[in-house]
Amino acid sequence: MSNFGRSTVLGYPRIGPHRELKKAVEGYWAGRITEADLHALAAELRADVWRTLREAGLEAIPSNTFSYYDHVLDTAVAVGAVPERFRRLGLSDLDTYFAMARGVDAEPALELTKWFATNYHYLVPEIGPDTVFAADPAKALAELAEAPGTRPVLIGPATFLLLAKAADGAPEGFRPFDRLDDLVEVHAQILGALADAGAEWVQLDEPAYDADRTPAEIDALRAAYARLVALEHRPKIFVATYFGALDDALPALLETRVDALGLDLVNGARDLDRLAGTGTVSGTTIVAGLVDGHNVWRADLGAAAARYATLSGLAEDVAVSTSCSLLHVPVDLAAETDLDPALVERLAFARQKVDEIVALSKVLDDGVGGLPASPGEAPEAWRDQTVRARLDALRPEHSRRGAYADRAAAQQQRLNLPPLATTTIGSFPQTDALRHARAEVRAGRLDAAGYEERMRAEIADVVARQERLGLDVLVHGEPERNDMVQYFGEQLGGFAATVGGWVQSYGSRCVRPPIIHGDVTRRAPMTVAWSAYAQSLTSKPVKGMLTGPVTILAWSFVRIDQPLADTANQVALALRDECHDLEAAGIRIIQVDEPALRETLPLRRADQKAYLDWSVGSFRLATSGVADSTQIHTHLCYSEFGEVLPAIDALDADVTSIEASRSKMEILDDLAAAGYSRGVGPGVWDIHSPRVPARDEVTDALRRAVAVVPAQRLWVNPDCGLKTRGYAEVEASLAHLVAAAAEVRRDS
Ligand SMILES: Nc1nc2c(c(=O)[nH]1)N[C@@H](CNc1ccc(C(=O)N[C@@H](CCC(=O)N[C@@H](CCC(=O)N[C@@H](CCC(=O)O)C(=O)O)C(=O)O)C(=O)O)cc1)CN2
Ligand code: MET
Ligand SMILES: [Zn+2]
Repeated sequence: MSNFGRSTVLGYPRIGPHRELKKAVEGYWAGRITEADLHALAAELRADVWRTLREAGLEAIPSNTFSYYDHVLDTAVAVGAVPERFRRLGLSDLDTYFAMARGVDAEPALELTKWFATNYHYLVPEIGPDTVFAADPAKALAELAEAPGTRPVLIGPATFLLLAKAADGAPEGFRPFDRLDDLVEVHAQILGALADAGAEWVQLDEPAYDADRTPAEIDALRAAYARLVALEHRPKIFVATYFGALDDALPALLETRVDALGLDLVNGARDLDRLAGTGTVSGTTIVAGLVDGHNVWRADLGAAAARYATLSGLAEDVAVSTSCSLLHVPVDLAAETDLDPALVERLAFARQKVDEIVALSKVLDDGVGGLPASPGEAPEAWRDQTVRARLDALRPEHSRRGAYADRAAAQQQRLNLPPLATTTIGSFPQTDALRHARAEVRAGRLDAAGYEERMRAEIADVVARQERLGLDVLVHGEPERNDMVQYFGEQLGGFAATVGGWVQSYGSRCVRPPIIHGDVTRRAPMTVAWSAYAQSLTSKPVKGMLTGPVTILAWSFVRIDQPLADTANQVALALRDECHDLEAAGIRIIQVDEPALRETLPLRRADQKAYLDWSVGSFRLATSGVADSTQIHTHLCYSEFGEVLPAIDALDADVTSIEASRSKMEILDDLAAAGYSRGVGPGVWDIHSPRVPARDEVTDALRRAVAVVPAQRLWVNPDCGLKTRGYAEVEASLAHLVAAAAEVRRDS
């Protein structure tokens, strides 16, 4: 028997029960608190997590899962992968760290990107042939000293490099992964330092192997761990994998005889069949990820126990864990005092999932007798026969619009827009005053009428600014939205909103994903009054603004008692009705945002077609009920779209606005190659940075764009919404954008 312990979690939320970390970190950035204050608060939050896990009875407890910003960045620091451009700023360690995360005037931040198919974002390490790796395990050692007996967690060398990008100036064809042998030596040194400090175990995360990998990448993984296992002076090594099945990487990792191997048996249960074919595993503890770390539903402990029993017949030594870090779920259900008790009964947040793990870990000894029964199907009260009947009655024509040429003609006649029409993506700055107004409503100090008046004043101001700037297609600015998904979740039937269910999205930014527990219904129009009011103030077209079904699902916790496709289509029907009402209220253009279309693309190619079929289908169902003369826009951002270009075309939107400024308009060639030949608005202003683009920069970008897309189909817009920007930047940047469009329009 190994001494791994029978129960563990791969990680735990670090933001604190009331987002204490967000407030402290933002306070430090604003100069309101000192570095010492920040460290003290962080130490308290960590101590609280370790105490919670210990008192819950968890036998193996991780450390170094805390982070001031991002755990991938923490591993980058631990292996010395701090790019020279940040070192030479000469800042303190903490400020160098935050400079990499957020950028400083002189130096843009590391790139932020999606953490696998989740709504968490990590900072992309920049690795070149000359990157000097050097062990810097101070953070892991400090946490180990605070919590002796815990298991420090780092990103493993192979996944770290697969997540990295080639540093600027690296030779053509260089891949960070080429540096694996060098990085493994640094991980070896870190392991040595942890062993010196008394660590018995270390956890190295290799989730990249739950996605498609080449045989060469699998061979390299095998060699890397064979090398680490062969070290004389090291803690025991636990390789954690998550978000799917290991498939061919499973036997490779077992061959290395790592001391423990974590499998995601929620999303990758087929690895059990693989194991069955390899003969009884001995010498490696199999850590079974049996409790889903990426949703909020109570586990079916009976089914999990059965799987655990199967596993115990295949391996000599087993333990129970979460399928992935609990980073992706809210902290504690106990904080939710307003939820329907019938729903609460079916939920488990991070704290509750720890109890599930502990209970499961005992079934091999004690049997399943004491386990609570499975939550079962959603109760009758959460079903809606009307929406079910509508779904059953769907026909292909519900997801098909008229021919694009006819639509384009009808829209041009009605809208009479110039070539290179200018617009924005929807949100205008989400100011403290707006958020404060919502907090006042929650506190009962502002009534609904007062709030509405406040939002209308904001809309009027936003419309007036756009008129002054000379934009062609206006927006209402989305002042009333706390978040583009939560806002809809709060209004739709079948959704529940939490009061404290915050989850880290990146750095100090958090989201409160709604919970879709029942059939989805639209109780009343959701956006029509705001859009109609904005349209009443101007003769220019105002875009209606909706979040699409795929993104609503991606950024919610979704019921698991029916196929995702059915839930997506229920959301789509609600949005279809909203489109209808917007049209009836005189809205001529409706934008349906799908920034998460690429995010939830399955990691394995074999699973992607089914996903794209239902996701594209739900978007089309939402948007196909309108007249030919109503123009449908969609908006995509936050991703590399290479793998989903045919799906973007299949959305059949009249106009697609897409993040492009950082990739220098290359997306236009890619879209054209995929057959896309409708309207397109490549972003010409990177709104992720406070930098105001010069007018000439925008002109250059537009000239590149008109070389690929005819002016009549080309739109001029920023990369994304402006909610995180300030008004000074917004006014200046939009003025440049409008002037640049006018200039290129004159010459083309
Ligand atoms: N769901 C979602 N996922 C997404 C994105 C997104 O926009 N939404 N964008 C991408 C990047 N991710 C992001 C995630 C969060 C934020 C963000 O800004 N979050 C805000 C919270 C937004 C929010 O819910 N705001 C609420 C209230 C928030 C709040 O903290 N209120 C204060 C009170 C404020 C006051 O009294 O003045 C409090 O409760 O303490 C509102 O506007 O009403 C934050 O962390 O600060 C941005 C981008 C990808 N994933
Ligand atoms: C993350 S995509 C955002 C789209 C939304 N309409 C906005 O402008 O904020
Ligand atoms: Zn966007």
